[in-house]
Amino acid sequence: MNKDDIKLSASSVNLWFGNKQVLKNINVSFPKNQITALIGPSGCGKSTLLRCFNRMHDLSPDARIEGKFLLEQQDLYENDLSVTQVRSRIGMVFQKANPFPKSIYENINYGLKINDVPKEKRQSIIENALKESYIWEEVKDEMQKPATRLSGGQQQRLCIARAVSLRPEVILMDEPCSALDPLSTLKIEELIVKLKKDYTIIIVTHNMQQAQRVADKTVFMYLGEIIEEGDTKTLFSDPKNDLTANYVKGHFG
Ligand SMILES: Nc1ncnc2c1ncn2[C@@H]1O[C@H](COP(=O)(O)OP(=O)(O)OP(=O)(O)O)[C@@H](O)[C@H]1O
Repeated sequence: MNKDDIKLSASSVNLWFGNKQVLKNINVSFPKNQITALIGPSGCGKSTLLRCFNRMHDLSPDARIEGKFLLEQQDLYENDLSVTQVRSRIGMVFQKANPFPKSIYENINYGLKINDVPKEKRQSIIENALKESYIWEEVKDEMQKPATRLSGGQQQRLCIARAVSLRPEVILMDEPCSALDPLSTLKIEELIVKLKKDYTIIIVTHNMQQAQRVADKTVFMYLGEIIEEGDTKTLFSDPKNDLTANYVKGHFG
C-alpha cells in the first residue's frame, strides 16, 4: 500500500494484561477512507487492539504496551500528546449504545461545549451530525426528549452522530450492531458505508455477513496474532491460511 493511503497503523505491537500476553507482534495498517473489519474468535484480542488506537488502556494499571501506533505521521503515544487530543481525531462507538442520560440535543451539544466549539456554531453542527447519521428526520421535532427513550438502533445512530459531530478522522466501532435487531443493523451498516467517504473506519464484528457487506479490507486474528489480512472478497473466497478458512466457514468461533 502506498504510504499516503495509510491512515492508521500499528507496528511491532505486544500487549500484556499482567502476565498474560494478549497481543503478539501485531503489524497492521488501515487504509484511508476505507472500512476495515477485525474478525476472529472471542478473546483473540480484537477489542484490545481497537482500544489501543484511542488510548483506552491508559487507565488500566495492569496493561503494558510495546510498539508504535501512528495516525499518519503522528505517534499516538507521544509524551506531550493528550488523550483528549487523540480522541478528537479518533472517535469511538461502542457495542452497547451509550447515550448520556440527557436530551437528544444535549448528547451532541455536550461534546461540542467541552471541545470549545462556539455556541453560535453548535446548532448547525448538531443538525448536520444528525442528518449525516440518518436520524435527523426521526428526532428533529423532539430534540429535548431524553435520549434514553429512543430505540436501541436510534440510540446507536445518535452515538454515531455524537462521534461525527467532533469531526474525527477515524471512527473505531466495537461490534456496533451486536445489540440490534436485523433492520436497525442494516440501517447502521448503510450508514457506515456512507460515512467512509469522510472517515476511515475500523469495525470489530463477529458477523461474517456484516464484514462482507461493509468492509473493504478484513483482518483475521487468532490468539493475539494476525493470521491473515487482505481484500475482504479474497479473504472470504480464497483464504490462504487453514485457520482463516475454517473460521470464515463457521467451523469454530
Ligand atoms: N482490562 C483487562 N484486563 C485483563 N484482561 C483483559 C482486559 N481486557 C481484555 N482482557 C483479556 O484479553 C483477551 C482479549 O480480549 P478482547 O476483548 O480483546 O478479545 P476480543 O477478540 O475482542 O473478544 P470478543 O470477541 O469476545 O469481544 C481476553 O482473554 C480478555 O479476557
